[in-house]
Amino acid sequence: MTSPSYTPDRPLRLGTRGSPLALAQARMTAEALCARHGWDADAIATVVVQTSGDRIQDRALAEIGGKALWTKELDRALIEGQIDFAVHSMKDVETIRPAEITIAAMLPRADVRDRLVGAESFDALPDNPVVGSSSPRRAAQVKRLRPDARVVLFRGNVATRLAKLAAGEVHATLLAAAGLDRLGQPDVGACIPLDVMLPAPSQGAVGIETLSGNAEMRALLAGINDVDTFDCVTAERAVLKGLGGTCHSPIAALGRLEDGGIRLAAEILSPDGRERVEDVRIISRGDSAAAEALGRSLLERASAELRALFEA
Ligand SMILES: NCc1[nH]cc(CCC(=O)O)c1CC(=O)O
Repeated sequence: MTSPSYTPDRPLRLGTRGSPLALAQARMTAEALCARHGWDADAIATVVVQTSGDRIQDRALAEIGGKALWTKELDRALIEGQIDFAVHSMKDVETIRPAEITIAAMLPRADVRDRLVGAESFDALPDNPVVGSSSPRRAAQVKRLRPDARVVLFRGNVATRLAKLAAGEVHATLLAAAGLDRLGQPDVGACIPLDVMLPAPSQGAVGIETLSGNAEMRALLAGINDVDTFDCVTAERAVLKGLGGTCHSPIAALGRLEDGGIRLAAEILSPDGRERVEDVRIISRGDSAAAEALGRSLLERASAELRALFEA
């Protein structure tokens, strides 16, 4: 390791939610920064910030204000100078961010797939299965695969959801493989192939934000940025933007590197899963306009009812 270019004279304050998954991702981020810059572990201090999303557990996120509930308290802590950077699951970060805040880096992406927990496959579920999920995307995808399924609201952190499943509240639930892996539970559930279920935009990616005006912090974070993850996730987020930015409707998107560009797949569904509009295109890295256009093209081909969901 060469000598560090910059050694903080006080610990850098890393802001994070307090859930076990958030803390695991915060630890991964701190370790990556210390390894990259040759710092001791005490160069970074973890500041836990409780978010509205953590506090409100009995209602679907879409109903009470969406993804901002995971970020707004951390945004405020950044803007008020209580933390130097914030670590998020990119899946929980809104498409449009305040101008003062920049996504400065992403860690290498984990497994992007969802896992079905409680059954080996959708076919193996009993008749009229009850599936727990509060994600509009997963609910619509489940109903498309199993029109006899009933999807019930299921919130709480990963451990809470697994406990509800074990208690028999539902036949099955869906969880991101990335979250389970990072929590040390790689054997829970069966991975769903990507051609059966396309994941949420940004699934499996950890992002790090700082103030747009903090050039020093941006440079330190750039040192741990995984460019491949950053480009693919940025394309997926641009699809969301093309679909109207802050919507709470069933949307899936996945970008993967292919032939020097990004193979970008996306779909929108009606809540009952009966209608699905999908598209796949190869776009150039960094071509957000092409990714946004893919999102818009889905809407153009959707029925009036489905389009109305996105215009609301
Ligand atoms: N608030 C839900 C959320 N946000 C990020 C993850 C998992 C990690 C990821 O997808 O990156 C989860 C749980 C889940 O979907 O199972």
